[in-house]
Parts: sequence; C-alpha cells; structure tokens
Amino acid sequence: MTMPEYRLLDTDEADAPGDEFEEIDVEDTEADTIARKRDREFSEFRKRIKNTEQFKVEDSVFDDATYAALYKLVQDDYIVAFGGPISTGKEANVYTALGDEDTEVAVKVYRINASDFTDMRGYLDGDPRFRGIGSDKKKVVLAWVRKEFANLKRARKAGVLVPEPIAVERNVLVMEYLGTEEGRGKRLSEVNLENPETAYEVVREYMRRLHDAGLVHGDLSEYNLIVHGDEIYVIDLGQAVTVHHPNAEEFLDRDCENVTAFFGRQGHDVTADELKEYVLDQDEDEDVAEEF
Ligand SMILES: Nc1ncnc2c1ncn2[C@@H]1O[C@H](COP(=O)(O)OP(=O)(O)OP(=O)(O)O)[C@@H](O)[C@H]1O
Repeated sequence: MTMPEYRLLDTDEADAPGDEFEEIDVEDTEADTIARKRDREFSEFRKRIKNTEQFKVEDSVFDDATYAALYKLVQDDYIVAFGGPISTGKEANVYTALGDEDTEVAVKVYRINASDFTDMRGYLDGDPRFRGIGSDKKKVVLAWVRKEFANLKRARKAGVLVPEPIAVERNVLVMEYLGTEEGRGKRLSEVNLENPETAYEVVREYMRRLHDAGLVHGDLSEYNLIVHGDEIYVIDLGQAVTVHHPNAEEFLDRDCENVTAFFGRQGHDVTADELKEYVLDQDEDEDVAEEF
C-alpha cells in the first residue's frame, strides 16, 4: 500500500493546557431510566436486536441497560441500522452502523462486567475531571466512556485527527467511522509504510499537540494509529490522562518508546528521548511539513 500525503489540521483553536477541563457528569443517564421502565417498545427492540446475527454472540455479555442505551441512540437517530462487528476486544466491542443521513458510524460498546476495573481506576485516579468518582464499578466504566468522548473532542480541538465523537449514552460511544465500504481503516501495523519519516513527523506532531492541549495518550502505538483516506488518525483515547495525572510522565515515556520502536523497525531510527523532547518543547517552531 502506498502512503499518500498526510495533512495536519490547523491549531488555531487549540486550548492552552491547564486544569480547566469540564466536569463530567457520571450520574445515571436517561438510558438507565429507560431500562427500568422497560416498556413494550423497548422489549421488542431488544428481541429484534438480540436476534440479529452480529449481536447473537453477545447475548451473555450485553446487559439490559446496554440494550437500553442502544435503543436510546436509535430513538435519537444517532443509529439507524446496525452493521457487523469491527473488533471484539476484552473491554469493548466496536461495530459499524448506519448513522444519521446515511453516514457510516462506529459504535463502541464497553462491557460493564468484563472490563478491567482495577486498571481503569489507575487511569481515573488523579484526573481532575473525575474527582470523587468513588469505586462503584458501573460508575467507573461509565466515566471511562465519557472520558473517551471528552478526550476525542479535546484532541480534535487541538488539531489532532481522531474520529469525530458523535454521541455517548451510558456505556456506548458513537463516533465517526474510519474506513470505506471495503472495510475498516488499517492500523499502521498493517500497512507497508513507504515513507516512515513523514508518517513519524505526523505522529510526533500529534503527540505534541495532545500534550499542549493537556493530554497524554497513554497507549499509543502502531495499533492505535489508523490510516483513513490520506491521513493518519489516532484512536482509543479512553485511557488518555491529563498532564497533571501522577503517572502522566510514565505514560508519555511508554508512548515515546512504543512509537520510536515501531518507526525504528520501519528503518527510521529515532530515540524515545528525542521524541519526548519534541513533545515537551512548546516553543519550537512547528516545522512539520504540512504536505508531503
Ligand atoms: N472509529 C473507528 N473507525 C473504524 N475502526 C475503528 C474505530 N474505532 C476503533 N476501530 C477498530 O476497532 C479496534 C478496537 O478499537 P479500540 O482500540 O478503540 O478498542 P479497544 O477495546 O480499546 O481495543 P484494544 O483492546 O484492542 O485496544 C481498532 O483497532 C480499530 O481497528
């Protein structure tokens, strides 16, 4: 596969880093109320969706409140029809769906029960947006989903290409689909990079912009970088923490290690220290090529 031109977004709207993150409401959502009411219409929806091929397999892991969240998203026209699964992971499954105005969307459904709760807590503790969240497992997972939504918004605003967040309902996140009718966009690990130097410049600039906007991805690697159209996109921002998080530097170091190790294997030798220096240097001119 040839690597086409990469383009970076403008950073005009980028916010200064700081503590000014919006408080995220993690109280019960309308979907929980719907789950409790369980009216006839909802029962029919649940029966219908449970019988579709792609959800049959999920029968044991999707709880009623998840069906209620999906139902709410359908009612609100964020989802018009469900497609197939793109990925079935330990903590979440990602599906394609038809969204409003016939656009394809990606629907990420987190599992409340299977999620690695202890791991999630480590990322939420120390994040000013989640002060006082407590230790209720359901609340932690719901906060995680809202965090991913908020992080996607913040990253976009900072000029980092990420899937556009469209809606969040309980443990379900709807976002822009990266891919074509032929399938999901490929991960960097799956493509044959013709020009790793330029791809690296884009990724390091994304890391710097994220950091300038007060975020560290925390799980950045060739598996969470997706080629879509002519661009590279960053995904999976659920675990991204603010720069004030006590482990932010450790996460940044790990991201730098992963990214440089990958590009090293592509024949572009760069060190994690160089990358970190670039990410943290806010005064340096943005010398990344806008087009290449
Ligand atoms: N918006 C999207 N458009 C297209 N594909 C997507 C999108 N979001 C996720 N994917 C696909 O689904 C996979 C899993 O997504 P993601 O990494 O967000 O979930 P995860 O549960 O954290 O996965 P993992 O446990 O593998 O890290 C991605 O590797 C990617 O291939």
